[in-house]
Amino acid sequence: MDAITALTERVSVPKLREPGPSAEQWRVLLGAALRAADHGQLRPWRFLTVEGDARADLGKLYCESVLKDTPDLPETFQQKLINMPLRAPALLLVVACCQAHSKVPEVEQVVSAGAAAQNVVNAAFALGLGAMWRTGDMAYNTHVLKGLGLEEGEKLIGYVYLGTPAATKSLPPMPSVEEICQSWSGQ
Ligand SMILES: Cc1cc2nc3c(=O)[nH]c(=O)nc-3n(C[C@H](O)[C@H](O)[C@H](O)COP(=O)(O)O)c2cc1C
Repeated sequence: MDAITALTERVSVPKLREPGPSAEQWRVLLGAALRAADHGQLRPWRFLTVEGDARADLGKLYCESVLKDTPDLPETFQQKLINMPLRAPALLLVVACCQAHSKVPEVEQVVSAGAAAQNVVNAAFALGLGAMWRTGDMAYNTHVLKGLGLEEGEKLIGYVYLGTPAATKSLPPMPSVEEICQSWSGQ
């Protein structure tokens, strides 16, 4: 698939099945992440892969985290949390590692991590893989972030679910380019 087609026709794929990315495909996905725009070349991101049995451990971490605040959480909700990471054969966690910098404010570093995540979903589409960028409470829960080994100040930008598309998805309705872009012709 050519690059422009991937960029203009990419869709997220919520229903994913085995197999997940091959070793070669992981290299391409992470290579794409590394090409995110990066002011000052701070490399304000890092990544964690979660595959196989580690997904179940992540689900247990989710459940444990919610039980800390809600000890009487009904069994069905517990199971839902445990099963969350099993929605795809592989997950890529995108972490923003911001540092104090005189010329590059934190927001630019977070945006760079977001660009890395977007490069991953674009590259996945170009490879014929399915991908879905998700966050939700489990991306912000401090117990989960600690369990994942995030350091103070690091932010989880998202869980990119990856696998083989289990169903095709068509492009959603989109605004016209005229709606989203106007020419500014001076004051
Ligand atoms: C930062 C971020 C977090 C997101 N979190 C979720 C999420 O938790 N659940 C969800 O269904 N979609 C989430 N999305 C949206 C999907 O990734 C996807 O973009 C959306 O379903 C639209 O589909 P499309 O990418 O095919 O247009 C998130 C997107 C971004 C950028």
